[in-house]
Amino acid sequence: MNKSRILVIATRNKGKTAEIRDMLSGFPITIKNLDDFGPIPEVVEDGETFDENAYKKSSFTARVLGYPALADDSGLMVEALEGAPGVHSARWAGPEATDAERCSKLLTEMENQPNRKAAFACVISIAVPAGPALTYEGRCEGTILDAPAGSNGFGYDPVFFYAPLNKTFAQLTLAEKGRVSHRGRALQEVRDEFDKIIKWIDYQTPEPEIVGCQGE
Ligand SMILES: O=P(O)(O)OP(=O)(O)OP(=O)(O)OC[C@H]1O[C@@H](n2cnc3c(O)ncnc32)[C@H](O)[C@@H]1O
Ligand SMILES: [Mg+2]
Repeated sequence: MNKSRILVIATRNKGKTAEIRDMLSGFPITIKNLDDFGPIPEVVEDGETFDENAYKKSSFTARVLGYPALADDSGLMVEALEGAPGVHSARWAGPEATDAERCSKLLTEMENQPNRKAAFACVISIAVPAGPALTYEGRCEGTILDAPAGSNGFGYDPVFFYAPLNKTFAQLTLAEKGRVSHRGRALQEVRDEFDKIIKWIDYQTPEPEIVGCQGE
């Protein structure tokens, strides 16, 4: 198989992996997870923006594994917390925190806070081993509840209320979340541009020249 038809999902988050796989199923590519390869070092996510961190993850993975890689950097921005936890959404409640601990810290910080407005943001970066990358973005507005509801999804989903569907993200199915979420919107652009992306990957990933042996 042409090496460029493999796409590695460069995330260690199982919730993200499931959502990305669901949105890209049906396209003529072989999707691999990081678990399909031997151990590789973790990327230090010390960028100041989602773009920077998404590119760090996609380009590092593509370079180390030798296949095109798709990374997602995302987070929750809460208006009353001046945009926190933002790019620090994963580590905000401590490096080893569980999703329940992240939600619980958010609810504590938001106690007695009348302004509940928040938004999820997602940047998807698709990089080739040589370095260049394409970027796609998505955003979704909602509000922070004062208690969790629902058990689907991951991260802050149980406390993120999406008014148009009158549910939290954790009360939506994978497909329902994919139609409206920040990640779903970014991945919809990837789907819309799929053919263009494959052509770009092929262009950026030249096949080694075949040297013929003649006359022997
Ligand atoms: O870096 P990778 O390996 O992809 O996995 P991660 O979980 O560390 O991911 P990020 O660095 O992008 O951190 C984003 C955090 O923001 C939260 N988050 C992002 N998207 C979310 C979603 O769709 N629903 C709920 N929480 C989300 C969740 O806590 C994530 O851990
Ligand atoms: Mg991370």
